[in-house]
Amino acid sequence: MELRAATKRFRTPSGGVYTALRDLDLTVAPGEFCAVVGPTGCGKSTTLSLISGLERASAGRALVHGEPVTGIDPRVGFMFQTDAVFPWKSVLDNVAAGPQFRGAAKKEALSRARDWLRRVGLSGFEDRLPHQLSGGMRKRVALAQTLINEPEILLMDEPFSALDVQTRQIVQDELLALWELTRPAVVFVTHDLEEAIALADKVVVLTVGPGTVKDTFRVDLPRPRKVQEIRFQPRFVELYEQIWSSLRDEVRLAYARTAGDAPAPESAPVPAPATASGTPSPSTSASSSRNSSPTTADRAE
Ligand SMILES: Nc1ncnc2c1ncn2[C@@H]1O[C@H](COP(=O)(O)OP(=O)(O)OP(=O)(O)O)[C@@H](O)[C@H]1O
Repeated sequence: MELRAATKRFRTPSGGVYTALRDLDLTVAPGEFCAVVGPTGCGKSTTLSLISGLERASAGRALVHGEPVTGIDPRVGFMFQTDAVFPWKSVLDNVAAGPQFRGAAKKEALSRARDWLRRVGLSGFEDRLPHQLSGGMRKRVALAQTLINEPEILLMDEPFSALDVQTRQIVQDELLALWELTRPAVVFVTHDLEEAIALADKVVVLTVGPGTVKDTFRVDLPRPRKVQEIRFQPRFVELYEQIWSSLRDEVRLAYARTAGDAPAPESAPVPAPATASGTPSPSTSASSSRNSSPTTADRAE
């Protein structure tokens, strides 16, 4: 998939125009796992919307296999921060829904759904309703629900941010194991730099809005990976320091804007990097709040 000089402008409620993305170039090869990080409000979700066809670029192009994206493509799968489940349907019916909507017979869809529930470790929970599962189990349902459609392209928007740290690491490992089975191209948006490095083949840093690519870092850590272990490797720490030094200025700028256009204080939150000494660092969270500063939101470009 490719974004070529993609620009996205939105109309604001006050009638102005807000440029969320400007001249953004991004290429993700078949089977490549790409993580996108950037400060809050820089346009990460908008980037996914352009690739998915949910939004059209105001200028520039979005391409899949060299063809322009003109609408929602059945080869693309999504996973969001919030669960996209039918709350009244059983886990089995939720996972079978995708193939059924795509024309599979009910019997076949149910059989494939049982198979995927086994792969994500949920055999025995087929008859539960989504609210009867833990957060981690619901994420596994979401993985099964998405991967059963065998997407060539998987777009993930902070899919694990609502999970506690331990559960998140387990589900991240499960994602990597499942991704190895079908190897879709992935674009994974996250605020968590450790998560980005642990999962991805490359990490793309976006600038503060209007978002564009600031830097791209290749993650040359070996696979298969165990996310709980890999962050203690010296190379992981080295990558973390390099990427954070690129991201840091953007985070500070975004922080200053949301604080009312004040210059970024030196005390802007700076997460501790992972250490090779065995002390896990807290997750790097640029910020998860929406950029709601009127000075930024209404800025006409
Ligand atoms: N439909 C819309 N109309 C107007 N502005 C929008 C719209 N969607 C997004 N924006 C603005 O575009 C900018 C980028 O939004 P986007 O959600 O892509 O950022 P993000 O990097 O994903 O943010 P976060 O990290 O906080 O999730 C924000 O300033 C947002 O307010």
